Amino acid sequence: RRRRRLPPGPPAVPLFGNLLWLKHSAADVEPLLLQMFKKYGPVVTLRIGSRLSIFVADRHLAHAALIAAGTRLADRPQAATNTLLGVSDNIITRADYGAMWRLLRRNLVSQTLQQSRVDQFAPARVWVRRVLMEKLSGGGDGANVMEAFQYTMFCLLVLMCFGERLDEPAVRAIEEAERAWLLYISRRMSVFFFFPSITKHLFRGRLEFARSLRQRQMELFVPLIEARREYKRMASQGQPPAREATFQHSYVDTLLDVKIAEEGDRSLTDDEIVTLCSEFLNAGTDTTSTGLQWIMAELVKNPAIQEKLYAEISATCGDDDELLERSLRDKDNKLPYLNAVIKEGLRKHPPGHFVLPHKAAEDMDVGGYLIPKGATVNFMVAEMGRDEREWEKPMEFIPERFLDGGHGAGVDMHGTKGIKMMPFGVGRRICAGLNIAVLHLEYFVGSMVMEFEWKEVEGLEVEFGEKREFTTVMAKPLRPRLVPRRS
Ligand code: HEM
Repeated sequence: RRRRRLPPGPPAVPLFGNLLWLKHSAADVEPLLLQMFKKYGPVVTLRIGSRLSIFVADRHLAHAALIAAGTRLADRPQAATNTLLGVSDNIITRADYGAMWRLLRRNLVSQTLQQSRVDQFAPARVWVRRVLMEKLSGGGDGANVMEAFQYTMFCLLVLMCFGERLDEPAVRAIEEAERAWLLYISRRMSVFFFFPSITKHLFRGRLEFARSLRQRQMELFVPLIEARREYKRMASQGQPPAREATFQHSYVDTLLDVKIAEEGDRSLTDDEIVTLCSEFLNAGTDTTSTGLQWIMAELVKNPAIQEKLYAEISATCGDDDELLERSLRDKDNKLPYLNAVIKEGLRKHPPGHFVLPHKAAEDMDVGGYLIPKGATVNFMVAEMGRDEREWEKPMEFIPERFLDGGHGAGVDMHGTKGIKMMPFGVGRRICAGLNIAVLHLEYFVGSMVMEFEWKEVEGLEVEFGEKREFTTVMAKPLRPRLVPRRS
């Protein structure tokens, strides 16, 4: 029998992996990979320390791996840092494909993100819209609008998470704690990928600092979780506190009800709830605000598209922004051009150029190559949406391609029958927030176009260069001039 080969890649040294890491950081990985696909073909292997990372650029192979072979690639690699810090891995993004993942994912999707809950959160969106418009109005010509997008998307998720409309200092405190934690974990903790039993002694200071950041998260989140416990207790006695800032429903409420059957029907600990809240806040903030930034930049650069969009919105909703919110929740697609603008934005500028890493649960075959059990596998999301063999003029912004008769009409972002674009991933681990993310993008893009005409400022022209942060953002942030449309 012929021995199956690993996908090709640059030469590696045992224990250290590819020496290219001496010259490059993991943040530069995308341009390096693009060169390698040209040289080696659509599946390549990189070694980072002793870890084997395989990258797939081809849409058909991605479909075979993520949909056809589904469950074999539905695990996640373990993060050494969580074990070292004693932080639970019981979150949706990290859990392996098994009972715990199913329980937590089902809880999020069917208790917080399903249609009747999305309807209940309508007042939250309307409130956040007002905050966003105030921030944009106060910004002046050439202000960096990304800051307003990030803050307001975070506000919305805090409200959905804790069921409480917090004031700006309180939201900012949570935002800072989350960002500090994420930045530290992603930038300073990768040393622990290499021989953790040794590095945990050598870099003890880093572990201590990370623990202090975690402690800060606990101090901020636990009182909010406690307040929801009390709210639920009073509601069960028929006396929910009638405060305007307190919402009837929150993600935390559902987490307080979770019971883990495999572990004697125990409830989640506060530690686990804090980690799940942190996941909820982070999963939807930078992704959505990055999507908003790219789409608004395209509308600034393409005034004719912006006007066509404005015409559709005003014909359907007049200048009634609550009607806009309701129209988007309507099952009939009442604003097809707005929907096409959002899809085109996600195709050309997916906020994440990769999915989260997947792990092979057993040896498997991708494109005739061996993916060994335990290897990490990732996919080139941006490359797929920009593939010239699939998309005409892929680097142009043409929402019409998604309208009836266009070559992208009826594209299924779930990729079930075939992948044309996958900004949310596809298969078992597809983004759990896909529907609400699209609703948020449509609502806030629609509202911003309804409220202002977005124009370029001389000297601050839109440029489409990219920079990798948690998501792939504009290297030169969008700084437009906003002309109010209403008197
Ligand atoms: C434009 C906005 C968003 C984009 C582009 C996006 C994209 C993604 C991507 C690419 C993945 C990884 C898929 C994979 O590993 O194969 C993912 C996972 C996930 N996303 Fe999103 N996301 C967005 C918004 C949200 C929101 C608003 C939420 C929830 C409030 C959310 C919750 C999640 C969760 C829980 C996962 C993990 C799924 C799992 O491992 O089973 N996302 N998302």
